[in-house]
Amino acid sequence: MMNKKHVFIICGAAGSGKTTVANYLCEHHHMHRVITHTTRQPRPGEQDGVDYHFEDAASMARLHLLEKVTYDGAQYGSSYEGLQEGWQQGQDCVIVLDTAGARTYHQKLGDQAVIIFLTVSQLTVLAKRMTQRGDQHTAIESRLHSKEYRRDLNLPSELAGIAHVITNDQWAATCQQLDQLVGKILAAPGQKC
Ligand SMILES: Nc1ncnc2c1ncn2[C@@H]1O[C@H](COP(=O)(O)OP(=O)(O)OP(=O)(O)O)[C@@H](O)[C@H]1O
Ligand SMILES: Nc1nc2c(ncn2[C@@H]2O[C@H](COP(=O)(O)O)[C@@H](O)[C@H]2O)c(=O)[nH]1
Repeated sequence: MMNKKHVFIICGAAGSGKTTVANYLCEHHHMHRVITHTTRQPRPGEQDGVDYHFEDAASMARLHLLEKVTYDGAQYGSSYEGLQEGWQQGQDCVIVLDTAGARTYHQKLGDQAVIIFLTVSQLTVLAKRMTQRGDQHTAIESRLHSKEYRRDLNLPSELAGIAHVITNDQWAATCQQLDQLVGKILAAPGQKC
């Protein structure tokens, strides 16, 4: 019998550091990054199969997805197979989702889904980080005016008391909190499968 594996779900506001946190968990905690699918255009430097599986509307419609959302006019979705790839190799998984996706994973997977909600103390920092990342001005404006951006500034009430909230202001402090959280979750008496 092996310990039941987890999926760490990173959600929160655009620019709050979700991808950065996911990369940290892969590098420092040997997690498997689940690559999701999207119809949005790649950002400078983003690679197909590494950052996302980039799709068009027709290829997206053919996928068998665990959940699918629309965010700022583009479609995004993730598959159960993505999780299995990691779990079959004995790894915990990490996936970056919006809060609607995080709610769905909580409903479908219960406490196998460990939800981390990222926020920052000063919301003005978010647009600055997107600019520093190299996003185009028009893409940032569209993002900031989307209803999904505004929604994901706050933890959904359904995830209150369930999600682990981390204020990602200082990267060193965030790493410390991540290390503590991962240690606690993975040391807990495992449910057997
Ligand atoms: N604690 C931090 N302090 C300063 N900069 C940070 C911090 N965390 C992340 N960043 C930087 O902020 C930018 C946005 O981070 P990242 O791409 O991880 O955000 P995101 O939440 O995945 O964004 P989006 O939802 O828009 O894709 C990146 O350039 C990243 O290097
Ligand atoms: N519910 C899902 N949300 C997803 C998925 N893949 C990414 N995302 C989230 O979408 C927004 C926008 O992403 P961006 O890369 O364009 O900034 C962000 O909150 C991501 O976390 C998915 O498969 N399902």
